[in-house]
Amino acid sequence: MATPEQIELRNNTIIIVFGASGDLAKKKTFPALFGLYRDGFLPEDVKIVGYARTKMDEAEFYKRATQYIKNPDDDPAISNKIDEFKKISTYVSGGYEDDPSFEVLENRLKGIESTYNSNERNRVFYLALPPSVFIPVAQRVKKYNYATDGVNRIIVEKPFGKDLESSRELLGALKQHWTEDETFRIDHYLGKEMVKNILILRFANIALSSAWDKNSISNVQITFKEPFGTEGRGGYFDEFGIIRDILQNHLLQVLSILTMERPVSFAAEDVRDEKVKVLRSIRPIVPHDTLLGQYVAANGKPGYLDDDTVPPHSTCPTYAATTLWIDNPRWDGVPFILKAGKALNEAKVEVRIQFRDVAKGIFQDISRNELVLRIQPSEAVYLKLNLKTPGLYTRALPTEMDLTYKRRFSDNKIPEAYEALILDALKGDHSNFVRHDELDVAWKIFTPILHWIDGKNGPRPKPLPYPYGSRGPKEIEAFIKKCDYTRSLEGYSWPITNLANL
Ligand SMILES: NC(=O)C1=CN([C@@H]2O[C@H](COP(=O)(O)OP(=O)(O)OC[C@H]3O[C@@H](n4cnc5c(N)ncnc54)[C@H](OP(=O)(O)O)[C@@H]3O)[C@@H](O)[C@H]2O)C=CC1
Ligand SMILES: O=C1O[C@H](COP(=O)(O)O)[C@@H](O)[C@H](O)[C@H]1O
Repeated sequence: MATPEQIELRNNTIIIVFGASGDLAKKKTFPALFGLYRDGFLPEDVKIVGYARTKMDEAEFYKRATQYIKNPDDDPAISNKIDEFKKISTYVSGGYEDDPSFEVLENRLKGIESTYNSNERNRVFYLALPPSVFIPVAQRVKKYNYATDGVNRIIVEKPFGKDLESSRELLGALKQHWTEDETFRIDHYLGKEMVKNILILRFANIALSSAWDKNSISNVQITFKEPFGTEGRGGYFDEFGIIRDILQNHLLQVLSILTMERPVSFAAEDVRDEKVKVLRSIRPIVPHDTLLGQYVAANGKPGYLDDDTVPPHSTCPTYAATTLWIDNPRWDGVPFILKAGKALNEAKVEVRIQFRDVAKGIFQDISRNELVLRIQPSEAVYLKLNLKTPGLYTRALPTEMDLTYKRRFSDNKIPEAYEALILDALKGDHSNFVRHDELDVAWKIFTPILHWIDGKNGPRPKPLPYPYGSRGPKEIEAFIKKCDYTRSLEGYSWPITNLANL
């Protein structure tokens, strides 16, 4: 028999979005809810209630909530669906720390539920809010808005804390009101198609799984690049920095799936048990294995410190590279480089697994094999291989087997990460959410380096400058070389190599 947490919510459900006026809500949460609604994945007769402090009428709320929904060709069918979506949505304005506002919300929820044909009431509370108000909201929702005859779920966003201690405090405070089964900690990278693909790619392909260890793999890079700066989010960002924003959560999650042992099943606890196990084998990061950067004005674009919302002289890193070491028999000695930066030359997130050299002898100057998982944009898996150069002589040429999703699966829509995760939460499936012990061990790995950056044990380290729109600090080349990364033969270019250049 299904336990309450495994129940799929099919009807009598309200989704309440706190922080409905914010950046995340308008860019990701509402478009994802719309995508699920349009495709018939939300519970029957679902209702959506936006909640935030901002006073606005429903017209303004609808404008904000639907402004990022894509309808490039003005398709009337989608326009009609957007109109229907507005009809199932409503807005309540109220504070996050004042009790009467939650009573007002409760009356609105009861009003909606009074039309139900049964006593069942399911409520999903989505906290698209800054962490400073997670607890006051979680506590008041439990007190005033918890449905007694149905299922309650709470979805919380990252960052969950600023270090090990604050994360434990937050976890403890939330646990007083919400059980682990009711809690869904989102890391939206776990909802991305290519991240979900890693389990299949690794464990359903014997050719790959047998080469998946220190004997075959030299080094691994997990890279996040964004072509824009903190524009408008400088205040938030400066408090957290790139490590808390991207590495400690998104990239570490990818790393854990990439390196864990095979789980007994795809069940949430089996997968998360294995992730925790490998995370526990990772050494805390040290300054020697870390490179920090901060973007400066270039190409007509402002530097980080030119942002009015950033404190003058801030040393907050907008770029970071760190090498992680896993102390277990599979990965002993293999460097895992996590790199992330804002205001770089392109938008790209990828995993690059570089294999070891083949024995020399018949080969002198030969490129290494690389398996690349391009998480975004344009999802792809490609394997860099050496082939014989076409022609009348024998020479190895670097090339690749390329599985670009757009070409391979032309009729298959790849869901947005938030669509996949909200649907999982409605189904009660925790597999792609972060468990409390996963979070704890993730903070253990990163807390020492974060305290060093925050100047807790001495002067704050000064980040290396890099121009807006560049590839990051120039020192990164030497940093990855130190980890045994070697570039492909000069002259190789993707997708077409001109043999005359080799
Ligand atoms: N934006 C993004 O792309 C992503 C964001 N996240 C996470 O989602 C959460 C929300 O992010 P985002 O929407 O960008 O944040 P916002 O700064 O836009 O905050 C969301 C809403 O919360 C309210 N708010 C803002 N600051 C405060 C404050 N100091 N005290 C109380 N309420 C406040 C505001 O609503 P009002 O004043 O109307 O009440 C605001 O509209 C964060 O935890 C963030 O880390 C995660 C992934 C991506
Ligand atoms: O969590 C965050 O992620 C976004 C990047 O998300 P993506 O899905 O577009 O890759 C990042 O811009 C933001 O700073 C961070 O908080």
